[in-house]
Amino acid sequence: MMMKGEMFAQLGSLIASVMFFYTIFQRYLPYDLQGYVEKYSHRLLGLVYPYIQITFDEYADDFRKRSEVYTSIQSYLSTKSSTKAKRLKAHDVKGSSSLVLGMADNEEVSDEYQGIKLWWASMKEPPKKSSMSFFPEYDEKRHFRLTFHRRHRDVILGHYLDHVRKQGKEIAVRNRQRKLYINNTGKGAKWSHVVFEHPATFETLAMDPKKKEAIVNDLVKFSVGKEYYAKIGKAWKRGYLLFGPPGTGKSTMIAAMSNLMNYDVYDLELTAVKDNTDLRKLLIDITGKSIIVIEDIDCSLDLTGQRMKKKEKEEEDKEEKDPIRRMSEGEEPTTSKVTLSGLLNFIDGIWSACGGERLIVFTTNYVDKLDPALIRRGRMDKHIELSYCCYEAFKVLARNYLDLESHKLFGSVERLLGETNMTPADVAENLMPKSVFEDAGSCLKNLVEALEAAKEEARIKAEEEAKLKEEKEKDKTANEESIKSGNDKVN
Ligand SMILES: Nc1ncnc2c1ncn2[C@@H]1O[C@H](COP(=O)(O)OP(=O)(O)OP(=O)(O)O)[C@@H](O)[C@H]1O
Ligand SMILES: [Mg+2]
Repeated sequence: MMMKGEMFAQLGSLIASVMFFYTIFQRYLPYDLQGYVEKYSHRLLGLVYPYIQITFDEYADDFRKRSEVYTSIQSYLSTKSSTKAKRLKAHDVKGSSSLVLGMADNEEVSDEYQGIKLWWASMKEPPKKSSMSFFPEYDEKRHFRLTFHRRHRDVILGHYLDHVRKQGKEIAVRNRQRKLYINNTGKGAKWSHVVFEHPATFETLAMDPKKKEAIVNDLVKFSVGKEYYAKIGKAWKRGYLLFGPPGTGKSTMIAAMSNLMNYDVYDLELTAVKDNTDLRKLLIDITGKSIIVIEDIDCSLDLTGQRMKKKEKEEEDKEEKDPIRRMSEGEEPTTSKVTLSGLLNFIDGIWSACGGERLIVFTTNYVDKLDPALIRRGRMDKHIELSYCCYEAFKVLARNYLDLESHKLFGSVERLLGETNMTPADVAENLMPKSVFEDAGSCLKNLVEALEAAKEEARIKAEEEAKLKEEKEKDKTANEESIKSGNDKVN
């Protein structure tokens, strides 16, 4: 059966042929008549064929570069065609996480926008047989053809095409494969990437549910806040400081953030950045929709601004005088000269203003060690403490690891978690079955035992510390008394 758009197209091409012959014939008409005939012939064409067609070629003039508009339309139509088209084509697109379904060649789907009906057709022209080409794939010309009634011209050209491009881009971002970028590859100021596939989500993250909800809301609000950020004149970025003891879920939360937001992750190793200039170079390469992570920020640099101790500096100077050795080792200097002000510039978005939608996340075990300038609000907008496992967090882990909502041992776990500190990482480790024969009850029993052992250990440690303190006090008093009695003798 002929497609509707195809029917319009054939009618159009018939009329176009008539017009073509007419144009040739027109040349033989007297000059005065030509203008009149042209004017009325176009009117006549308009009466017979009220539809407008626009074509979007896959390759523009530069045959190597695929047209961005074509790609956006393809993504946009992938959602329409999977439900409406009868013939589909499945293909894996570079950088996409799953198979992408699209319209097969010479297939048509209809679309509706503000009550206006339009038709999209995917057209393929066969390669020209006469020509020989080094790039035969470019000879197969494809284009999308949009057909709509001319009375909707303004809406289609003014709004609909923009809508298609925007939606298409969003769909492409949703389908793309996320990446984890790292900079400590010894290749200078360059990012290398691997596919980012971390299963952590906010659902599986064990923490106080209210706190978790607040973080998720904050992230969602950020992701839709483009206009708001533009209105208040701020770069579209947000800083999160995650702090807490090791094994409380800081890195896990970053993975959950990436999965929630569909952002790439740039894991920035500051010690591998030579200087502020390289930091800026790295920053310029970071795309939008990304999370820039600096893990263990307290260990990354001495962020007091006077980073290099004198001795280290002398050693480095010595090394600099030995370029041959350095060249033979073929490596970058290992000591980073990134300064606190360089890092502050980085965060403030002076260099990141060119792209939007970025999260900057710092993690640390020792929040007190950090320079206050680095973590003040505005730079690190939200400070999130991840702490020892509470009962609510345990319930999430029990659900994740054992598929348990309740159990008679839950009461003991609740009591023990109130009496002793255990990180979610340790709780999770204890909940993992040690063999295929271990059931949920015995895993919980393991956890109770581990908690009791941890409680006992903490009690012994506290006792020892108290004893040590007491002995120190005793020594101090004895010292003071002996000094005093010595002084008395002298007097
Ligand atoms: N809150 C949590 N929810 C779920 N799993 C957790 C949580 N915290 C820790 N884990 C588990 O423990 C492991 C270690 O956690 P993670 O690496 O996130 O800790 P961290 O806070 O980043 O530690 P560090 O300070 O040493 O970097 C994770 O792989 C995860 O399985
Ligand atoms: Mg970590």
